[in-house]
Amino acid sequence: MAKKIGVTMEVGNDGVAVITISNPPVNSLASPIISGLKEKFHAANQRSDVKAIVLTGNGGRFSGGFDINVFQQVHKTGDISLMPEVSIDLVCNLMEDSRKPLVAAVEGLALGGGLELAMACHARVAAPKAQLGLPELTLGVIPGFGGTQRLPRLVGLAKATDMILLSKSITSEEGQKLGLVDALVPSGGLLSTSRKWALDIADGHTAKALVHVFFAQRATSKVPNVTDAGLKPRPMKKVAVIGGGLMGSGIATALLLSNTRVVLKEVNPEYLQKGLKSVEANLKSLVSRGKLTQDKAGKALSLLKGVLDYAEFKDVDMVIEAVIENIQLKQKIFKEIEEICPPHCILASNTSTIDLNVIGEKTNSKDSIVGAHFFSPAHIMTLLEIVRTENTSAQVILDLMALGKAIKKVPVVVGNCIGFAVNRTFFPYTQGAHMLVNLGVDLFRVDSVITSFGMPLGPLQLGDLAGHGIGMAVKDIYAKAYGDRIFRSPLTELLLKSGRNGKINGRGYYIYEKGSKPKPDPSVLSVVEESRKLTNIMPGGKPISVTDKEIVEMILFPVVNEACRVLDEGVVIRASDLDVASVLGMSFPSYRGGIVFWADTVGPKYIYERLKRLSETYGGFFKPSRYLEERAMNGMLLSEPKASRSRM
Ligand SMILES: CCCCCCCCCCCCC/C=C/C(=O)SCCNC(=O)CCNC(=O)[C@H](O)C(C)(C)COP(=O)(O)OP(=O)(O)OC[C@H]1O[C@@H](n2cnc3c(N)ncnc32)[C@H](O)[C@@H]1OP(=O)(O)O
Repeated sequence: MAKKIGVTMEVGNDGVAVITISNPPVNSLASPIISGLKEKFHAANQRSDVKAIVLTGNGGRFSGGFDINVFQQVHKTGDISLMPEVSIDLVCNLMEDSRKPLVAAVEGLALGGGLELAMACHARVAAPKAQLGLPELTLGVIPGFGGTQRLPRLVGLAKATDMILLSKSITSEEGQKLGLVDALVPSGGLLSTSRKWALDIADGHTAKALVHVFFAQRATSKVPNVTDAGLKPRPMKKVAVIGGGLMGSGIATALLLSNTRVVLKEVNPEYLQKGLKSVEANLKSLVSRGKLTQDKAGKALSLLKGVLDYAEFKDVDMVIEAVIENIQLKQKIFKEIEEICPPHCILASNTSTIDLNVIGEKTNSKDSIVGAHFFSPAHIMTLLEIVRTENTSAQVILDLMALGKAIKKVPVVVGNCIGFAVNRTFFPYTQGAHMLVNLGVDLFRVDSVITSFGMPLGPLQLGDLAGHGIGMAVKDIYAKAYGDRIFRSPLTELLLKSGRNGKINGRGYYIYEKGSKPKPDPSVLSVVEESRKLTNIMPGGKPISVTDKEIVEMILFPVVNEACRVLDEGVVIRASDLDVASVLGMSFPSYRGGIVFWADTVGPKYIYERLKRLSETYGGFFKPSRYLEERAMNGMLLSEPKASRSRM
């Protein structure tokens, strides 16, 4: 059968024109293809029903490059006019300067002119293991479709030089790491993802998301009945930090960097020395990274005083308690400091989970009690969750907001519940991953898919970093508070039993060695197998088969679901506060706008339907919240304000 050579264009109901190169077996860019591309790109830009364009190749290959036969004809005839004009008219005017976004959907291979066409597009979505290269020099010509200019801008000069001068190809996986490929998706999802990318660019989503985060961050400084009540923040000249561990020393460092005098209290000389050394190490590391001058570090350190009792607490303006998550200990400390400290002193806890009313139970000055929830490392992460109880005074909130800004944090005022806003919203993040692993999905794949989505760490590696001991400590607190939607996984307990505390002792799901990247630890798979036997949730004892998209949905949709409950209960003043908290506290990708903004781009109705189906299969962990159902059914966005105001 004669091979079908040509370029086709199909415009979908979504307004995306898919332009396909067909020239078996490698979709080489013969003259008819070049002229066909020019015609179709021109048409796509003219048509009012086309919002965006996807360029792809037929038969599982993007394009093997310019048609080498033409070179042969030119050699034979000496007729250079056989060479079609490609660089300016096609690659620059019609593609790169296209008024409509153009995304290349690359599968199999994109070589020579094929890769050069893909680089003239505004984004590249690729299937795994595609071969990408500019092998023109092997034919005695240069990458004449602009590759010598575009490749260095995408992957850097050194790598581009290597690829061009040595005609070295790379895979799409390496291309993603280098920035040549914007998204890596299974072949099955290549076109749909490319269409979505093209529409997102057309709708300015990426820009929209970042602009949203910009204004959302500024909106956090507006707290009704606090910042509009005519109050003035009181200066915090001297602050005491109780507990010199990872968090306490980080908080002390952040305070010192804003020229605040700090008293650091520990229970014994050994712990105190350790805490003081940690502060010193934090400052030294900032100096070594060029973030702080040596003399500023010295000045900061001069403001620090280590103590073993409360004698220095008589004139402090604020106490920030940062001891272990033990309720009795915290209650004891709050009772003691209330007796010692001056009446105006703010009594703050850095607890990440415990109800503040419980912590302050044995005190009388409830209006001075507030949560100052920092995120680790406290001197680096910018989010400061200010947790208010129904008794916390407006003045105390305003003072802590002002201090937060002074120490270069972004204060977000949230309500008092287990996990407050961020940790509560994201507790399903780890649980969803545990469920997938217990359902037989490879744990390292789960982390890889979630980092491809844009999170800095996958949920399992995050567990390693936080330490599995902490995971165990808070597990029961969440189970007690949100038991109806908790997935009970034995994995954390089994890890600890096998001596895997996480990065803290060099082993968790990954192996952590100084000076090298974390490496997946295959020996952890025996622990995973034990967990799977205990939970026994694999259907018919067999691992489930899920796409990468389903992995993202099974982990992040329950997070969105919990965010809906946080919105519904008025734990945050506005939805955009939760976007800011998710970006700054959990490093949710800012180019996706934050957890609620992203959910609205995916669509509440789609999320609701997916969760409903998942809950029918896997139970209450996925059960859609009332808020999500209501919004989905009424075609409302999750970010639309509730009729009734927040509870704060
Ligand atoms: C000299 C002229 C002077 C002009 C001066 C102007 C200078 C400015 C330059 C202007 C243009 C430059 C810009 C762009 C240049 C290019 O793109 S050059 C081509 C770059 N591409 C390649 O080098 C790829 C070469 N091909 C391969 O590496 C492999 O074929 C493959 C694509 C990886 C596939 O391998 P495999 O699956 O093993 O199949 P093969 O058996 O190798 O090939 C299958 C058939 O396909 C034919 N073919 C392959 N590539 C091309 C191609 N680019 N053009 C035409 N035909 C191609 C191959 O010959 C096989 O054919 P059959 O034997 O008939 O089956």
